[in-house]
Amino acid sequence: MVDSKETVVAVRDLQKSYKGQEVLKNINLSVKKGSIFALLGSNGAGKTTTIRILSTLLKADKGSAFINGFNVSKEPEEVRGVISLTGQYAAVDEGLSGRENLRMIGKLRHLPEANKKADELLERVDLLDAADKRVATYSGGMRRRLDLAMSLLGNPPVIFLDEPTTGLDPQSRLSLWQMIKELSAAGTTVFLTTQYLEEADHLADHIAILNKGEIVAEGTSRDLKKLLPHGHIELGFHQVGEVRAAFKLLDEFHPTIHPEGQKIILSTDGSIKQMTDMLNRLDQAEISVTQLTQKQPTLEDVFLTIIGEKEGA
Ligand SMILES: Nc1ncnc2c1ncn2[C@@H]1O[C@H](COP(=O)(O)OP(=O)(O)OP(=O)(O)O)[C@@H](O)[C@H]1O
Repeated sequence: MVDSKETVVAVRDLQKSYKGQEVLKNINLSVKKGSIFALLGSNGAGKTTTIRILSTLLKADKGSAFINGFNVSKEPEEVRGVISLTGQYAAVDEGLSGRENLRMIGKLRHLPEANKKADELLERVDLLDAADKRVATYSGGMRRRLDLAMSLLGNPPVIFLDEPTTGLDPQSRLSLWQMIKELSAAGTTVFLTTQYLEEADHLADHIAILNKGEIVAEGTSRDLKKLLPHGHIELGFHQVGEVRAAFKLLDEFHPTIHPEGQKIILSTDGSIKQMTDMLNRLDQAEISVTQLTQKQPTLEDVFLTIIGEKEGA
């Protein structure tokens, strides 16, 4: 059994090599019911390999993985009954319409009321208007939405999305993000892989950063951003004299002069308390701030810092 009723995906010490090359080194993961989990990594990090093992398409060399309490290597049929995996365009018949594709797959899977279900899903993924057009005429975003609808047939409690928005334009990406959020809100557990830090940041309740087959950091987006020692703020002033005075007064926050004139940049821990403290000091010294910009570290900063530390170690 897995450790808790709330844990839907539990991965322990998973390892995989291809011809002596270690592709996954001791992966441990745990995904909570109804959450969105993002496995974030660059090309070749091992994301697809992980998803293929979890969805029973590939065997791990060592370790174990459970989905809804079923063991992926010992109970693959049961696992397949509770998951779906998107990214399988091969299943889509280009010559048929979106509606025909969905109905056909529903019937092949002997789903009750397959036609009705197909129409409900078309509405859910916002494809009703294009439902009767041939898939060959669909844009990239429409294909992804149809693919998502196909994998939602049969209401699987866990869905795997392998790089769901790669290659999509910003608008299609936003619309897919919205759908993924709605799925999770309705109780579906979503396990996705992405190369986009912004995507993980925007969508995921929990993020694991995979680098060269290892999880190098894990947590909420907020946790990961905290790994960075500091963010920074920029303060702008009217006069050069004020810039100098502020620079001296806030010495402990490692000020630097902004290249664009009458501004200073200060390191902070990102807390409101620290920012209030800085502003109070300036106020007491009667130095007025004309502009304040807070720059939070991005996940990209986190990613580069962690990878840099690992490589430097
Ligand atoms: N069938 C295979 N035979 C040999 N090596 C493989 C095979 N499949 C994957 N690899 C290697 O394993 C590593 C991880 O690949 P994987 O596809 O899991 O990465 P990924 O994080 O999904 O990357 P991408 O974003 O490029 O898909 C890569 O170095 C890849 O070349």
